Amino acid sequence: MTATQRIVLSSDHADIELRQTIAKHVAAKGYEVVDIGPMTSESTHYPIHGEAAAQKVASGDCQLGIILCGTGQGIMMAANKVKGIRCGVCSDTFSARMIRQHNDANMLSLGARVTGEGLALDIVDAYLDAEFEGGRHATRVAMIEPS
Ligand SMILES: O=C(CO)[C@H](O)[C@H](O)COP(=O)(O)O
Repeated sequence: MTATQRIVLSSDHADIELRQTIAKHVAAKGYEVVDIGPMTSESTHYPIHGEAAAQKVASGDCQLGIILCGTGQGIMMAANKVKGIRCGVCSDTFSARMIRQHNDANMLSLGARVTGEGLALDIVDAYLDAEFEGGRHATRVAMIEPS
């Protein structure tokens, strides 16, 4: 990481504690964390939170985002509806590294009912520590953008 980067965090009700653990972990790595909640585990709707986090990244207010729901899938789908967002769900460190190196993913999604805390933090590290490789991957990433 060169300059301080702002990372937005959000989730639904399935993963408040894991999100807060990730927030502390990411802050300890030197990132500025923008945790947009929710702050209670009252049942809510993941599309609201996925879109809200994605808007923070798409607007440039935050450079990266980490979002969670039970599986990571629904909130990832919601985030990817926002123009400019490339979000992948990861439950292994290899994929987490590759979505940054090859896909220039600006958001990472995790499934709190799938991935335990220790692995989740390793996945976050793999994602944040990787860098986009550009080159042929930049050509392909440009092809993802809606016209
Ligand atoms: O994983 C999810 C979406 O992909 C949600 O977290 C999950 O569907 C929430 O379920 P429930 O309302 O039963 O807690």
